[in-house]
Parts: sequence; C-alpha cells; structure tokens
Amino acid sequence: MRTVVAGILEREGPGGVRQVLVGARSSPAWAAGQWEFPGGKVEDGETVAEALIREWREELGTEVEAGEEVYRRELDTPIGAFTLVALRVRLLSDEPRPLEHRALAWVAPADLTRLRLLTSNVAIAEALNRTP
Ligand SMILES: Nc1nc2c([nH]c(=O)n2[C@H]2C[C@H](O)[C@@H](COP(=O)(O)OP(=O)(O)OP(=O)(O)O)O2)c(=O)[nH]1
Repeated sequence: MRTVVAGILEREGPGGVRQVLVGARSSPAWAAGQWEFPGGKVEDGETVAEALIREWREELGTEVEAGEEVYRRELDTPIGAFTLVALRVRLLSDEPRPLEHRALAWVAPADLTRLRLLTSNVAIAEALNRTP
C-alpha cells in the first residue's frame, strides 16, 4: 500500500454548527465499526485527487471536487507503511449515502476524538480542530 487518500467534507449543520462527514467502516474485521474520513487507496497512474473522486463515487454515490491538502504523513503501522493524505472535498451532487460504510455521521470537529476513529485519523481530527 503506497498512498491512502481521505476526504474532508464540511458543512454548516443545524444552528450553524460546523460539522465534518465521517463513516464507520464495515471491513476488514480489525477496522469494522471504526470511524474514518471516507477515501481509499490510490491506484497506479492516479493522482490523489482522482483517487478521492473515484472512491467517493464508489463508496458514497456522490460527485465531488478535490480541494486543498490539509494533512500528509508517512505512517508505519501494523498493517504496513503508507502515506496518508487528507484533501478537502466539495460536494457537486446529492448527499453522500453509505453504499459501503456501516453508517455515516456528521460530527463537530471537537467531538471527533470521542468517536472510535481509526488510529491514523486521530491526528487528522486534531489538525481540523486547529483549523478555523
Ligand atoms: N478510507 C480510509 N482509509 C484509511 C484512513 N486512514 C487509514 O489509516 N486508512 C487505512 C485503512 C485501510 O487499511 C486503508 C484504506 O483502504 P480502503 O479499504 O479504504 O481502500 P480501498 O477502498 O481502495 O479498498 P480495497 O480496494 O483495497 O478493498 O487505509 C482514512 O481516513 N480513510
């Protein structure tokens, strides 16, 4: 696994509260039920933006535009070494639907760390909390 791209979609929720979209993984077993920023592995010949657009179409049934890079880290984890990149996402179509996730949720950045996030995503949540 070389690069994994994660998408950060924010909205103004009820009462003007800032919220970010997260999904609960349905697989593999070690990650099932853990929350992530939707995305996936970058395939050969793809840019991270192209991979993100493809993953959001496949997993959430949405058309999106990839925006600013908000996070990039080289990780060495029990499942292997990879680069995790998070890009902002702009929604061009309907609301995301959980085609592959167990569930989707809109959560205030300050509440993200109360969820059982993928370990690698805790640092992204912290980065979002530092961004106005
Ligand atoms: N989607 C996603 N995966 C993440 C994040 N953080 C993180 O460590 N990962 C890990 C979990 C997985 O081991 C890997 C991504 O794999 P995936 O299963 O989502 O990718 P994919 O859709 O391309 O899956 P596949 O074709 O291999 O089935 O990266 C994240 O924020 N989003």
